[in-house]
Amino acid sequence: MRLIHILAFPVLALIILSARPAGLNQSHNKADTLKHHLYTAGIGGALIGGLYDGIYPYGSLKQHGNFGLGAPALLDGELIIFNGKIYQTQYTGKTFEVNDKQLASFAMVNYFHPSIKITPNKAMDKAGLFHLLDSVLTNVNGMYAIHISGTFSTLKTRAFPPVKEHQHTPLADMLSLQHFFTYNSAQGDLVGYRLPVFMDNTNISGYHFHFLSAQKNEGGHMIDLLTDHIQIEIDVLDSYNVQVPATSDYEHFDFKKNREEDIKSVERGGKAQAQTQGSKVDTMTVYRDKIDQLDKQIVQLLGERMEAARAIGTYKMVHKIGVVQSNRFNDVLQRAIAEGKQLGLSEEFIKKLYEDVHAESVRQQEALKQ
Ligand SMILES: O=C(O)C(=O)C[C@]1(C(=O)O)C=C[C@@H](O)C=C1
Repeated sequence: MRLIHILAFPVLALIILSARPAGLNQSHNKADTLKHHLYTAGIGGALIGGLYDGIYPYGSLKQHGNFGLGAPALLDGELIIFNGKIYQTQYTGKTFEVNDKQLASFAMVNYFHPSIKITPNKAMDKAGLFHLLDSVLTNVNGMYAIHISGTFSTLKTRAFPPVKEHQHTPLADMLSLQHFFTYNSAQGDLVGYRLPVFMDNTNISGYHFHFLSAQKNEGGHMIDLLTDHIQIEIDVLDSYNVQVPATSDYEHFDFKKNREEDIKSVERGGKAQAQTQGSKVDTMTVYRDKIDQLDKQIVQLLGERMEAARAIGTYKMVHKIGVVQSNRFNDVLQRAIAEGKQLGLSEEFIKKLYEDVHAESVRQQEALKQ
């Protein structure tokens, strides 16, 4: 009895997750019978882990939904499925409708039947938007398909350049290759999901949106935004299934490896973004936080440099060596100018900066004599 139960469970689970009541198929069209059902082609965790091979034709994907997102074969940008059409945004920013015969490496789709509509009355940053959605989507273990349309003061997206055939570098190790796009006064649609933690691996938990401009010529994976006037529609999903890849690479893929951190950093566009998540508000705040941190380091380093200069000053005093050493300073300056050039810093700027730093060194060394 017990043995039968154990063997029967996976089959039962498969039927519950993927089968539709037979009667419904006869009396409803496809979009109705697949109401509130999420179809996933491929495994999100495998994509994050480096399986980028195309596994599923776009034409077949359209049989399972008219709304969704995903990744093209060989990670050639980002996919969005909107109003029954599939668009690809490449790392160059080029956005176009795909050919049905081409393949996705991962995608999730559903027929979009919204039951909740929200019209926010104020502009929101990403954290504010997610906070609003959280206050409405109270089932923390629920699956939600979310459509956000309207205007955005700022919308930042990203897309990856394609990998080579059979290249399996994990996505988190390729974050530096991402191309970012910032669209100001953008109009268009965000298609996405909030999925529960138990779907991490087959899918990707939390919020995940892809963008398509109203002109259908801009898009990408949404990294950050500032809304202007938007409308939100939500479809509360109640089942999902997964089409597993039929490739030999998939057969040997190691799902035991914990990729939780990788998934977070990939979804948020990078590790720095992930760290500031929660407290940050918009793109400007992210970079101001970064500047604050860097400024702290600059002042700290200047303090340490002056400490070294004072130590040299004491040595000079003891050994009766003059404070100003023009040759030495010239060497220091030339090195800084050369390094600055490589980073796009002008000679004039470095010269001004170092003359001030040098003047302070000299002042502090002279002060030791009093
Ligand atoms: O190398 C020295 O002798 C220093 O005292 C340091 C330092 C500097 O700040 O770089 C300061 C004064 C000298 O004129 C040359 C260089």
